[in-house]
Amino acid sequence: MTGLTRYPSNDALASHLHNLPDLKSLFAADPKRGETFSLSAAGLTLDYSKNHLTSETLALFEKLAEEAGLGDKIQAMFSGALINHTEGRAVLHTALRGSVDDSVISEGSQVAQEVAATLARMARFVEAIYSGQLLGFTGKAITDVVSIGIGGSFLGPKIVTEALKPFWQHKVKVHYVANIDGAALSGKLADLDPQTTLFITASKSFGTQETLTNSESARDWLKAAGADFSDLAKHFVAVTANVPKAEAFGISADNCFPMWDWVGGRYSLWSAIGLPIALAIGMDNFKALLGGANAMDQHFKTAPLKQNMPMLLALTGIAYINYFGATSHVLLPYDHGLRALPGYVQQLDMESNGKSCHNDASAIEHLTGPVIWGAEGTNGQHAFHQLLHQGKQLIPADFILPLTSHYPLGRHHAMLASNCFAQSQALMEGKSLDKAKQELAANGLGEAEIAKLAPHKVMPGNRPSNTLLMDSVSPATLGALIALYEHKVLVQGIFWDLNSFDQWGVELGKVLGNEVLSRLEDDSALLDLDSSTNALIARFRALAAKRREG
Ligand SMILES: O=P(O)(O)OC[C@H]1O[C@H](O)[C@H](O)[C@@H](O)[C@@H]1O
Repeated sequence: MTGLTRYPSNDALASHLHNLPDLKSLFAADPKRGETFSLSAAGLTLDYSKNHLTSETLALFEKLAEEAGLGDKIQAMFSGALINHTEGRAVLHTALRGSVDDSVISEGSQVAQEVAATLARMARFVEAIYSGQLLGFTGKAITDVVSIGIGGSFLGPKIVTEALKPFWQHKVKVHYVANIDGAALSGKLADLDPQTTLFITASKSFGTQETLTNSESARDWLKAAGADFSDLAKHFVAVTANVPKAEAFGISADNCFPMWDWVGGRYSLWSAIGLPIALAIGMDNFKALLGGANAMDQHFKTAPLKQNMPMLLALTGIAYINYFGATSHVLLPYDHGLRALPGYVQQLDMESNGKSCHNDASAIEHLTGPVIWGAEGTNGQHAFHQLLHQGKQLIPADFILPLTSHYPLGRHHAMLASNCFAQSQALMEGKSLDKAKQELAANGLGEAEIAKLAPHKVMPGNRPSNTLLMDSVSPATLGALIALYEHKVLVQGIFWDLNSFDQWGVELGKVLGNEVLSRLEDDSALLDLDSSTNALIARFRALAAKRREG
């Protein structure tokens, strides 16, 4: 079965896509192709001309969008409908950056007021830290803030903080700890002073094993340094939707910043989960980040499909996934600050659209969310680009490049940019057998050698990519970039008719993890799991027992 057979225009789209000329021919036929298939919005420019498409493809995409009810379904999100129906929740992360339909506010919901109040509270907290007003248990000013969180309560804040290093205010140092591996927290604490360190427990549920355990160990570290229970208020705040659990841990309600069930974890960097970002870059820059995302929201809501950046990214992706069997998509930020972006989009996309069940509970019979991966350029060129150029799989790529650098250094940025542009060109053009032969002949090789070597130097080309440009990485352009990927994921989920906003697959791992833990920590617990897991547990227990003995 090819494509998305539920839609009447599927067959026309499938046959159209499979009969398109190759990319080189498309470029040869239209000298203006690069311009025609480029657009700018919210401080970003997308060149999508190196994709397998023509204006007829866009018209077919439009038909498919009508058949999928795309417009209404997007509207449903912005208007606060319970589109996360398996959890009975609205999806309103866009409200955190002021993009919400009037109906959401006028229907009596307090969404907008709560968002504004939380932003004001964040601003007061940032100011209190910056001014040295917040003191630790021995009366010294707070110098370091460690955000303890994982998944959506970590990846977004971490990548934004890293990417916006040129905007750091240097009033307080911001750190992140996510992994349950003791190396993460121990490594961090080794360099910090308990008297001047404040922890943010960032957990929507306040029930995530890693975050709670790391927070408990941080609390023990403070106690070991002489802090007593009442001192904890000076060293711990939480961002959570579960205040009673935070209180049970020892963080008073006064020290809890709110989260809401209408914000999914992987969409939460715009909320108080972004507090460490605000501490690093200052509140004005944090608001500029929200502003950039808002600009992308407005573009997404209003631009027609043919000029709509998230929709075009989504639909070209669907063409490769559902009509050509692509199972992965690579993100190639040519910017050292954006090096963690692929990891961020990995959670955003794979946790949202890694699903096998349609909204009506029927089984999905086509591919859904791809594997998202990637690394910063040019590093990746010396690692995995070989497979992009000559491997057997179709892997669409997004190249991302700021046109200027915050770190002007000789010819570095021109070299970075030239590599970025040359890679997408090489993927598209490839190298023919004739060309490979000519090059070898020009190097003086004989016919027999040329015949042996030339096929190894052939690059099929015709490999698609998008190029995303911005003038520079700034709070506003980064906000727009992240919102762009959020909306791409939403649109793909709508075409696949799945719920992009739950994550039941993650839950299973958590439950089984606890079942194994109880057997690891109790030598007398029955080993009643499968024989492989039993043997692994037995090995762990045996070494732990040996270590205990001596
Ligand atoms: O913020 P928390 O409730 O601690 O959740 C942290 C993370 O937990 C799970 O792994 C979910 O799959 C993520 O979406 C979530 O972001």
